[in-house]
This record gives sequence, structure tokens and C-alpha cells, in this order.
Amino acid sequence: MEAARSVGPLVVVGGGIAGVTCAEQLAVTFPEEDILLVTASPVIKAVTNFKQVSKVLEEFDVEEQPSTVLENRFPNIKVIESGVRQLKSEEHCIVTEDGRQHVYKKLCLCAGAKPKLICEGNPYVLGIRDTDSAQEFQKQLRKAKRIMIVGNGGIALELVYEIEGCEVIWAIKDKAIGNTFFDAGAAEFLISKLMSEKSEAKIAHRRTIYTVEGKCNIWLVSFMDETKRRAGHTTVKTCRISWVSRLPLNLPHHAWPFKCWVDSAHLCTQTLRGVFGGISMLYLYYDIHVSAGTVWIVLTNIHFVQFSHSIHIETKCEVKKIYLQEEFKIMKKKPLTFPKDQHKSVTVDKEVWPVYVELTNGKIYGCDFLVSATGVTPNVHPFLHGNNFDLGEDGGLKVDDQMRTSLPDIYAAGDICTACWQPSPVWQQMRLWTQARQMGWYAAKCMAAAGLGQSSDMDFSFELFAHVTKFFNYKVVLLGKYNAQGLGPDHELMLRCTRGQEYVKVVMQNGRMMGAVLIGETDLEETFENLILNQMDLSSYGEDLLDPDIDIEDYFD
Ligand SMILES: Cc1cc2nc3c(=O)[nH]c(=O)nc-3n(C[C@H](O)[C@H](O)[C@H](O)COP(=O)(O)OP(=O)(O)OC[C@H]3O[C@@H](n4cnc5c(N)ncnc54)[C@H](O)[C@@H]3O)c2cc1C
Ligand SMILES: NC(=O)C1=CN([C@@H]2O[C@H](COP(=O)(O)OP(=O)(O)OC[C@H]3O[C@@H](n4cnc5c(N)ncnc54)[C@H](OP(=O)(O)O)[C@@H]3O)[C@@H](O)[C@H]2O)C=CC1
Repeated sequence: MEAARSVGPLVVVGGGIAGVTCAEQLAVTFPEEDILLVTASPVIKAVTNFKQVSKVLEEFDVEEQPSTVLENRFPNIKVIESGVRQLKSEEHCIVTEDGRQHVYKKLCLCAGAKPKLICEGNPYVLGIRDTDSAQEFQKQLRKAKRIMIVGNGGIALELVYEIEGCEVIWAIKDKAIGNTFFDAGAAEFLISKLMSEKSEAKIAHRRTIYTVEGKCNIWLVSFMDETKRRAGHTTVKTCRISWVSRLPLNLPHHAWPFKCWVDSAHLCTQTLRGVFGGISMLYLYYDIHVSAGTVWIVLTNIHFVQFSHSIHIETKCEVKKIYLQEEFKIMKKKPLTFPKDQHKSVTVDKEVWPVYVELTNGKIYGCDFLVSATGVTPNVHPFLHGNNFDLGEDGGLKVDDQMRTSLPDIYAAGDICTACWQPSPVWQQMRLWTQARQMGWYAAKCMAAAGLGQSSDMDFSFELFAHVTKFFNYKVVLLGKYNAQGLGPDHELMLRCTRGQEYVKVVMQNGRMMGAVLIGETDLEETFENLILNQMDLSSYGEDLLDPDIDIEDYFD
């Protein structure tokens, strides 16, 4: 059936940053038209606190909101909370999970991407993508004593820094951390921060993390009156470690401790950090709030589970095999298939773990679960199945400089698409919030122009790759070809680094600045952005460019 291309509303699929920005922009451009936003999730993602930091650099927060907030702000946007089950591109319509068909005049696909897991379908391998998966991860983490993180990009960098109270084995393919954002120099700068805060293998003997396990026999030492004490039972409301000692403190002479069984739920979330080298028993004193009032001192002689390292990094390896506990027990009984040297990390580990991971470097680690932070893959299946889209090498919908896919009247933006136009020499696609916003906005502009039979000039934001974020609590700014991507061997690097404070790297080619990595409060982003954009010949400035005693901004005014 031939489609009636001038009828039907403008339809956007996906309630993420790209889809919402696109719908908003369409709603503003066409206030008289209905804009349909069809999304599989019950909330939409909105850009808030938007700040244009410089010409191209932008900062904003991403907030999940009920779709009604968007509909209230833009009365001509109607949100349909139902996933698209099928696209019938020849008929210019989509079919949603609720069975309804929606005809479109023009369609913009912004269905994002999904985690590319190292092992699909394994319940012990988690990916983090959205609120639901993040909540599932947090739920599992609360119970976990050791997890493994696989991958070396943005998610892994964030997780290893944020996770507390749980041992982390971080398995990376590369020699240095954070390969998608950093070179080895920047990684070195960052790792000292990570290790100083998290304790590494080297200092693990000095700094140890303990966690309380199981039921604990807690002796309440109180000054409650005799009658209450004789009653001998009480309900513990909250319980916090307030004091730690290697030896029992002298208890008040008249104290008459009574037993109170606190189940592990009260304690399992408590993690104790400190320098307690070489001992196996500590005395913990708790502030306990009980139903009968506040008991102010408590001695426990509890058992500890000792975490010897909070973070351990395994470099240059990948996951070879994942064994469930039962499979692992069987395998362990076959020593011939399990060489002795490979046994090492397991035999010293007395714990029984739900899952065991064999790495390609031969080591095997038991853990509670794995996080596969191994990138994303554009979300083109299964709902686009049966349509003949041209796909990019990374599996995304190919889009041209007008954000058009290979099928008529269908546009795409954000993580789902692969930019296939001739890019500026200092821009590359990365699946980030900023690019999702910029693409969503630009796609709407292109859809509007196409309606008038025109084309749009490429938006300025695609002139220069610019990303500002935070890793390990440092501000991180990446500009242009920050890792000399695709520049060939004739580029040079200039570095300036003050340990614990800042790391500045610029990438130069033929005297021109092509990219930069700025970690810390360097205040250089605007100047460097200009230098990359205007491609000024900087040969005569040599290393003065990074001289901290020269005010670089004045230099180029
Ligand atoms: C854990 C994590 C942390 C991140 N942190 C950062 C960060 O700090 N900074 C940064 O720049 N980037 C970050 N990113 C990347 C960033 O989230 C993405 O690049 C960005 O969200 C992509 O936006 P999008 O709109 O293209 O897709 P998404 O935000 O994924 O939205 C896709 C939308 O499409 C909907 N959808 C999917 N399938 C269908 C269907 N069949 N029918 C209807 N609707 C559908 C979904 O429900 C969703 O609403 C992070 C990513 C992850 C996973
Ligand atoms: N603050 C920020 O800016 C953040 C941005 N993000 C973005 O969210 C998206 C998802 O993040 P993330 O999942 O970390 O993806 P990334 O693409 O950032 O990183 C994926 C990492 O996993 C590695 N990898 C891929 N396959 C395997 C494998 N089989 N075994 C071991 N390692 C593997 C990759 O190595 P290789 O590169 O060699 O393939 C890479 O180091 C990305 O677009 C990311 O940029 C996420 C969090 C924070």
C-alpha cells in the first residue's frame, strides 16, 4: 500500500534525551501540530539545569520525570506509554504493544541502545542501562561481599569509584584504566587517586575492610534501671558503630549485660574501615537505639569477614568462562583440567561463591555477581525487524547529515544511530547524553526543514567533540581528538601534570591543536576549545602553551 506521506502527526519513538529533545523542538516549531512521543518506559528523561559552558561545551542534569510533566509544558505533545512492537515503514505506521497503529507523516527513531553483555541470559551477569537495571544492581550489591566488574569505559570508571563496602575485582582488556576516555598517562594520574581513596593490594595489609556477618551476640551495657534490665528484652531500632578497639574497654563495674539477639539485617549494611593490620578480632562499640530508650554503649564480640582488598585490578585479560557454584565444584574435582598455577586465587579463598569467573590470564575469582560494563549496542531489534535499514559497523541506523535514515521520512537520533556524514576533523560520535541532546534537537530541525523542501545546515555542535564529566571526583573535559583518534603517527603530545591536582594533555598536529584532555580545575577549556576550532598555527609558542606561569587566555586575546 502506498503511504499517504502528508498525513498523520510527527512521531518520535523513545523517551530518552534524544527523543524528548526532538519532540520538544518539534512542538515549538509546529505549535499547531500534534507531536506523538511513543515510549516503552513509564518515565521520560528531561534535560534540566542546562548550562552552555563555552561555544560547544555544555553541561546539564538528566532527570527522570512522569510524562505528564512534558505534556503540561507542551500541550501539543501527546505521550503514549507503550513500546513500539513493529515498524511498517512502507505503510508509514508503527504498531505499539497495546496493539494500536499510529500513522506518521515523519518519524524520528530515538530508541537508544542496550548493554552489550559478555554473557546474555546468565542471572549472575548484570548490565546497567536504566533505572530498573540500576535498582536491580543496587539490590544485589547490598548483599554482595565481592563483585567483578568487566569493562574499561564510562560505567566501569564510575562504579569502581562509587562502590563501597564490597570487594571489587576489576577486569580490563587493557594495560591502563579507562581506555575509552584516557591514555596511559591520564590513567596513571587517576589511578593514584583511586588507590589512595580505595586502598589497593599493596596497602591492603595495612588497611582492611571488615564487615559484620551473620547473627551477632551483642551485650548491651546500659544504665537502664534495674526493672528494665531484669525484663531482659528489648527491640533494637538502629545500631551504628561508634567506637572500635583492639581490646575490650573497661566496662562499668555495675553493668549487668543482658543478651540481645540482633539479626543480621541490622548489621549487615555496616562496614568498618580503618587501619587494623594483622588482627583478627576487634571490639566494636555501638550506639544502639532501643524501644526502651537510648543505650549508649555496647560491646560486641562478633565475627568478621575480612575483605583483604577493596579494589583489585586485573589488566590485559578478558572473561574466558563463567561457572556456577555447582559447575565449579565439579570442575575442581578434575585437577587435570585445572592446572595448579591457575588454582592459586581459588585455593587461598575459603569462601564459597555463587559464581566463579575464569579470566584469560588463568586466574579464577569467585564472586557474588558480575557487572558487564562492556559497552552498548544500538536498539534496533526486534521492533525494526523486516525494514531494510542501512546499518553502520556498530549496528546503528545509518544517518546522513540531515539525520535521515536510509528509509523515506524516517530520521534517527541518539544512541540508536550511527553518524555517517563526513565529520569535522575534530568531531567523532560517542554515545553520550550531550550528543543525544544535540542530535535530537538537530533531527527536529532537519524534519522541519524537510517539510519545507529545504535542508538544514549542519549544527555547530558537530564542529568539535566536547564532553565534560566527572571521574573519581575530578572534572574531566575532553575536546576534539583527545586521544589522537585517527590522526596517524605524525601527531605530538604535550603534557602538564601536578599529581593529585591536574592533568593536561594536548594533541598537536602540524602545529595545530587537535584535541585535549583536561582533568581537574584547569580553567583551560574555553581557550583550548577556541584554539582547536580556529586551527591557529601554534608552532611558534612551543611548550609555552602549557606553561603554568603564562596566562594562556591573555596570550590569545
Ligand atoms: C549507566 C549509564 C551511565 C551513563 N552516564 C553517562 C554520563 O555520565 N554522561 C553521558 O554523557 N552519558 C552517559 N551515559 C550514556 C547516555 O545515557 C546515553 O548516551 C543517552 O542516554 C542516550 O540517549 P538516547 O535518548 O539516545 O537513548 P536512551 O536514553 O536509552 O532512551 C531510549 C528510549 O527509548 C525507549 N525505547 C526503547 N525501545 C523502545 C521501543 N521499542 N518502543 C518505544 N520506546 C522504546 C526507552 O524506553 C527509552 O525511553 C550513561 C549510560 C549508562 C547506561
Ligand atoms: N561520565 C560519562 O561520560 C559516562 C558515559 N557513559 C557512556 O555510556 C555508554 C555505556 O558505558 P560502558 O558500558 O562503560 O561503555 P564504553 O563503551 O564506555 O566502554 C566499554 C568498555 O568495555 C570494553 N569491552 C568491550 N567488550 C568487552 C569484552 N568482551 N570483555 C572485556 N571488555 C570489553 C571496551 O573495550 P574496547 O574499547 O577495547 O572495546 C570498553 O573498555 C558509553 O557510551 C559511555 O560512553 C557511561 C558512564 C559514564
